[in-house]
Amino acid sequence: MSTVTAATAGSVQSTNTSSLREDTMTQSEPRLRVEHLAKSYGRGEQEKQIIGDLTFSVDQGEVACIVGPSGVGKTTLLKCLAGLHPATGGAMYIDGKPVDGPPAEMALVFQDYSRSLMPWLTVEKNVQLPLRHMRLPKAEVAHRIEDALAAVGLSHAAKQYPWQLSGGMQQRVAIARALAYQPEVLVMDEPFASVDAQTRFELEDLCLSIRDKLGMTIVVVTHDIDEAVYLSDRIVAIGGKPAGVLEVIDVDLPGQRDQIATRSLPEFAELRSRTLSLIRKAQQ
Ligand SMILES: Nc1ncnc2c1ncn2[C@@H]1O[C@H](COP(=O)(O)OP(=O)(O)OP(=O)(O)O)[C@@H](O)[C@H]1O
Repeated sequence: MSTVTAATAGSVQSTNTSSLREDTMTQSEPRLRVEHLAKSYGRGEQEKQIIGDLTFSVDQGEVACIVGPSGVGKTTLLKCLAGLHPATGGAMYIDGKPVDGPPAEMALVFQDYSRSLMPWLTVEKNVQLPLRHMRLPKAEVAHRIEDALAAVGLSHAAKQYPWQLSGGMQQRVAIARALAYQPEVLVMDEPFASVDAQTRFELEDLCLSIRDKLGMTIVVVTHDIDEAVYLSDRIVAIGGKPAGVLEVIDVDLPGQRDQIATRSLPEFAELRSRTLSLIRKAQQ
């Protein structure tokens, strides 16, 4: 059983083997549990409490979207989850284990792929970056890179440089780099905000297919309510100053998600209205 932790340029963390997953998971324990999380910035008179009390959980293989008004603390929440900022209260657990630093089981993808990819490295070398500290056999590294690029449909671009690719392709590289780590939990902050609408749909479907194929648990912060409904098994709507959970909405849409059919469902419209009114109310 190998367990590896590595922080890399591009802020990707993680991984371990599937046997570890089976060993440590109990059936009733959610993959990710957040309990009474609180976060303040600054000290003394300068202290500003951003997150007051957040409690929610995400099961293995679920996609959960975090939504809420601008500035409410969504990115702050992700940074706490990823161990990049220490929480000032409460606790987080992955498979029941308390998180007290960057979790080895987690990989991160940020919105700004142009800053997270190394322009002087080829696509395959960028994907390899987070594996550097893992002391994996060469063949395993090659295998992981190949699999990750195949998963995002970029096998043909392995030898190209990021600047030779479109924005959507670059974000696929960032996702491939996270996948090469084989994380249990993939956390993404506004991952599709910088691409055009059509590419955004493609990347949303990529996200769902990764979950279906790899059984990964995925947490996404998004401003786009339609995207949240389309992607989610549950939506965690947060609001208030300091922020708390407004509601956790179970998204039980029928059938396989499809960009046209799913978005045309009356249930989709209902979920969108419900989520939007929660956020509107929180903004008032
Ligand atoms: N490192 C920091 N130090 C002090 N304050 C911070 C820090 N990071 C964020 N904040 C403040 O915390 C609040 C929440 O910011 P955060 O980026 O988490 O919100 P958000 O919901 O992700 O916003 P948006 O939707 O606009 O991206 C803001 O008032 C911000 O100014």
